[in-house]
Amino acid sequence: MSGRPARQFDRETRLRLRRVCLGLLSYLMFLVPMSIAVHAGSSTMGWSGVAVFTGLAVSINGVALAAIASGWSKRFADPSLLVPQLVAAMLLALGMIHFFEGEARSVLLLLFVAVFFFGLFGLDTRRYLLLTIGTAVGYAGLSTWELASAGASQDAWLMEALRFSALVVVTIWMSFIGGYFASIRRRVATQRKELEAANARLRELSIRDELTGLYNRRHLTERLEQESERSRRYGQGFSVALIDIDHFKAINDTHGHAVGDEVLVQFAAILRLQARFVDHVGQAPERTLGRFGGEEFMIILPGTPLAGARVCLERMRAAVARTPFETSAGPLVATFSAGLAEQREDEPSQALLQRADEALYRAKQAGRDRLES
Ligand SMILES: Nc1nc2c(ncn2[C@@H]2O[C@H](COP(=O)(O)OP(=O)(O)OP(=O)(O)O)[C@@H](O)[C@H]2O)c(=O)[nH]1
Repeated sequence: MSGRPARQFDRETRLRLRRVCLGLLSYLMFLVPMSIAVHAGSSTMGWSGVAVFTGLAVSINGVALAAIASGWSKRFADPSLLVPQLVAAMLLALGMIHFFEGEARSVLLLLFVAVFFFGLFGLDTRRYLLLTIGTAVGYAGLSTWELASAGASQDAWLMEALRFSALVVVTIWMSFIGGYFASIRRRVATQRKELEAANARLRELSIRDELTGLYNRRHLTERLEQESERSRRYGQGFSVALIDIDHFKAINDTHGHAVGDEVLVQFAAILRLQARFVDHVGQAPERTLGRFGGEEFMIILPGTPLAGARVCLERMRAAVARTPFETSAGPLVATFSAGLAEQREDEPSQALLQRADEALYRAKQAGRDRLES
């Protein structure tokens, strides 16, 4: 099949479009009582008036649909265009009411109630009350003009006053109830956002090492597994290195555990800084650095062969060796040894890790402060 792919709308836009369609449906439903009234002779609008009403309703909704679907409405504070749609509906209802008399007019006041119900999608109490004032002023103005120009009887004025007061009472009540719903909806939305933020924070905490802020062992193991899978699937190799501070026990024993912690934190900061360094031109896949446990760290270098990993680790080794750790016991110098391994085709991650560990052991045996692979 050819042709352009169907346009994908985001969740919010789909919701807004659905609401406009609902609005159009409610306009069209009003065609039923209107047509009955016209048929019964209770309206002066005639069938041409019904056609004009239908045309206007379809046009209002068509414009709203186009503005929302094209994304144009997103430039406004109210991208659902709820207020303009309600104002248009209110004006249309006022225009309609003008053509109805007597009992039919009373019944068609329900048009306004329907418009107010539509406001439940997003109006707060203040906007609802403004809509109430607009409706009341509009209706009072229209009726006064009609009655005065027809030289109506006192009874007719009283009947209109009855309709007007009922309309105002109902719309004021709807304003408060609608506003209440709006506040509940806002609260739920805020709570959902807070919950999402808390969840994101928990997720982040669950993959971090508390002391150094680097990734923890669980995340490293997961990432190693993912990298293995990716390498199997796309044939893109990667390397891994285990990094272990030399004679760390001596630092602890001589200066205390707290000073050992200070060294671990600063050691992690140096590794983090060096891990970000880009060794070659082009976008290197992001490296994953973490604390594997105790004074042992791990770095996963995606898309990096052994030679590239060596360059990175050598830069780290030199940086650690030349940077004294500023601790509460004074400046301390430390070195590290590292074992490197490049993933072999179809090699399970555990076997790769085992080879890196053996290389680390050899580095320690060979005198420390060195890399082995
Ligand atoms: N301060 C501190 N020490 C830790 C922490 N985790 C592990 N250690 C210490 O790290 C030391 C590791 O000692 P060893 O495994 O003997 O290794 P090493 O002294 O570094 O010697 P080599 O690795 O052979 O060079 C132990 O003293 C542990 O108590 C920690 O979170 N904080």
